[in-house]
Amino acid sequence: MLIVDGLSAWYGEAQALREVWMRVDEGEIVTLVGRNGAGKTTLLRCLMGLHGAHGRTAGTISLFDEDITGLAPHRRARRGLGFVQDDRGIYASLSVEENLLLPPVNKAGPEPWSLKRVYETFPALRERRRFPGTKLSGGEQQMLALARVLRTGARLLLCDEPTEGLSPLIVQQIGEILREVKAAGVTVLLIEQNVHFAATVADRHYLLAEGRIVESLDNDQVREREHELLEYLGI
Ligand SMILES: Nc1ncnc2c1ncn2[C@@H]1O[C@H](COP(=O)(O)OP(=O)(O)OP(=O)(O)O)[C@@H](O)[C@H]1O
Repeated sequence: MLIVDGLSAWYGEAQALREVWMRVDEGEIVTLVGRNGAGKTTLLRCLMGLHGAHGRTAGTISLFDEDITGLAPHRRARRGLGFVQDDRGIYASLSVEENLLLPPVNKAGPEPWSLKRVYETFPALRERRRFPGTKLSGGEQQMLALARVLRTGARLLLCDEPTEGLSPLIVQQIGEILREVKAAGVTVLLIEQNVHFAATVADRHYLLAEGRIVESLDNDQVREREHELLEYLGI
């Protein structure tokens, strides 16, 4: 589905990504793990086409066998890429339903979700549809942020650390949300520092260090090396 080949990125003269190679297959949940400053957010932003304002990039990105390297973000969105930013981008003064109706539904996109499908998949959002976005719990806000991107027709969600700063109970809820998303046939690439959680929700993991993919790990390897990885990540 997604193949990244030799992707490098710079901020001015400073190189943040160094010939990153990775692939994500349809239906998988894959995590990107790495210390602060390793380049995780930069990588997601490059995939979405959002790095351009900061500096140059090199390498190629292909999605569904099409080279999307030179495409603008909205064109990538039309081809099925969706970016769930770490600030969740929820409008405080709008209700849940207004937040859901806000993004332009991408008719040219592969598979935009109707409101009905959103509410069937996430009944909690239906119950809270008249609530202002900020009255939701952290888990519900994350659900709303994901649902908004699914409304645009995303087939591959790029999630920037959805569990950051949330309590263990809410992290668990986010795990359930991600499993629902996967069951609905959506593929996910997410930044995740909580390797224990990552091994419960994802299929595979890439370890990023100083802008390079240094290891590809399966769940058993993550579980066996959990302590070592947590120490390495400084958690
Ligand atoms: N806007 C920017 N201008 C200059 N350098 C930047 C900018 N954003 C990130 N960097 C640098 O690029 C490198 C990678 O940063 P990035 O934010 O991608 O890492 P990260 O792995 O996502 O870390 P974190 O978890 O702290 O966000 C770091 O050295 C960082 O200082």
